[in-house]
Amino acid sequence: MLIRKLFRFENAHIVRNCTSQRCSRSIHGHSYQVEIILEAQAFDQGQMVYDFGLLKGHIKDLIDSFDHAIAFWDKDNAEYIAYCQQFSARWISLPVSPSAEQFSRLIFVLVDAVLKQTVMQNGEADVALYSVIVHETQTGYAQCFRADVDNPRMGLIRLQDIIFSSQIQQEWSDPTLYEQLKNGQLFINPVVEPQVRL
Ligand SMILES: Nc1nc2c(c(=O)[nH]1)N=C([C@H](O)[C@H](O)COP(=O)(O)OP(=O)(O)OP(=O)(O)O)CN2
Repeated sequence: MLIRKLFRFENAHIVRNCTSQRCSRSIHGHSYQVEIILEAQAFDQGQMVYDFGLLKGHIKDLIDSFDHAIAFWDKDNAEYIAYCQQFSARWISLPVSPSAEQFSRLIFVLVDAVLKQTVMQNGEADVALYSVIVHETQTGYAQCFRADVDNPRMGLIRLQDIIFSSQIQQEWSDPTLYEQLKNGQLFINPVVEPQVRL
């Protein structure tokens, strides 16, 4: 079974080298919608694939990092990058260009890492990230599957190559979140005391 949780953020970028001139030569923004799709073959004690509420912790924080921020490719013009960092407190440096396609891969990498490092405590089964869909506009979206993340022809995305500005990190519920994620630390979900015993 699949479940889906929707997140939103407003982000600014330039996507270099694309055919659309407005996209590649001018800073512009989008109201992104992100669909996180999880799968499992069985339910937890609450008869859910994974409680939607549990996605509103570290996963929400990481996706919200992109909100009211400027995202740039770390290969972009050095002067442009310096201006982004000087005039926007919230910026994210990316190892790939901020196209909808790459956003879907980046968010897949981030959410997948959190889930893999989460100790689930409510009898969850084989919960796994199935896909990430990033809607850049009302008419265009990109959808990433696991095979796309592992595809070197689409570029390598490593956690250590995604850099969040200090302002973004300070706004997380735990400013050390990304260090913990990169270090492989475990995130422990709350224990649930069942009200109905079978
Ligand atoms: N495959 C992709 N194509 C384009 C991307 C992208 O990320 N992946 N991005 C852009 C631009 O960011 C652009 O702003 C969005 O393009 P477009 O859909 O053409 O935007 P419109 O607002 O003109 O959309 P309409 O709904 O058609 O008015 C370009 N291409």
